Amino acid sequence: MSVPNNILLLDVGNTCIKYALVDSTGKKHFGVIQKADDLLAMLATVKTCYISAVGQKIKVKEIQTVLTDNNIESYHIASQAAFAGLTCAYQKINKLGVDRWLAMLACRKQYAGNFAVLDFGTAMTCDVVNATGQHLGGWIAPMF
Ligand SMILES: Nc1ncnc2c1ncn2[C@@H]1O[C@H](COP(=O)(O)OP(=O)(O)O)[C@@H](O)[C@H]1O
Ligand SMILES: CC(C)(COP(=O)(O)O)[C@@H](O)C(=O)NCCC(=O)O
Repeated sequence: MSVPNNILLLDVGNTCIKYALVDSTGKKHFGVIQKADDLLAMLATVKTCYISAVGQKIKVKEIQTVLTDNNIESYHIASQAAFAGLTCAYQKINKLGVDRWLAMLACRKQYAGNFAVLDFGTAMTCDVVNATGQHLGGWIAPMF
């Protein structure tokens, strides 16, 4: 999946913060950081940042402070009822972890058939989507 130039994507998880960045030369950077201050080394070309986080209020606040101090606009994104041909199974949409929603959107963008997306992190998640883009549900299991 391509990432537009000057946009920083952050996934603030339970264990660490993952990032994706395309710099002004078009070079892609992916990596892992532990804290908001670690962002300082990579902000020179960034104009906008999109943040995915489930909970993690303190870390998100610290990240937003670093971004604001560096004149970077940021958006804390959320799960939605429907987007880009994908419909969420949850009745209470904000209860679905946005990391799960984004994993489904990324898979749906690449593959229009039936699929299951498994994400092995601090927890393991599985979500099932049919060929019409309907999320059928999923589950969360502890990792080791
Ligand atoms: N390729 C891998 N092989 C084995 N364990 C991994 C791998 N990638 C991540 N982990 C483990 O998964 C956990 C972190 O998952 P990750 O999805 O990166 O973070 P988060 O849960 O914070 O989103 C850590 O316990 C890490 O050791
Ligand atoms: C299951 C998760 C903790 C996974 O987080 P991670 O392993 O990436 O840190 C996260 O998706 C979450 O908190 N979800 C909220 C509950 C739900 O999606 O039903």
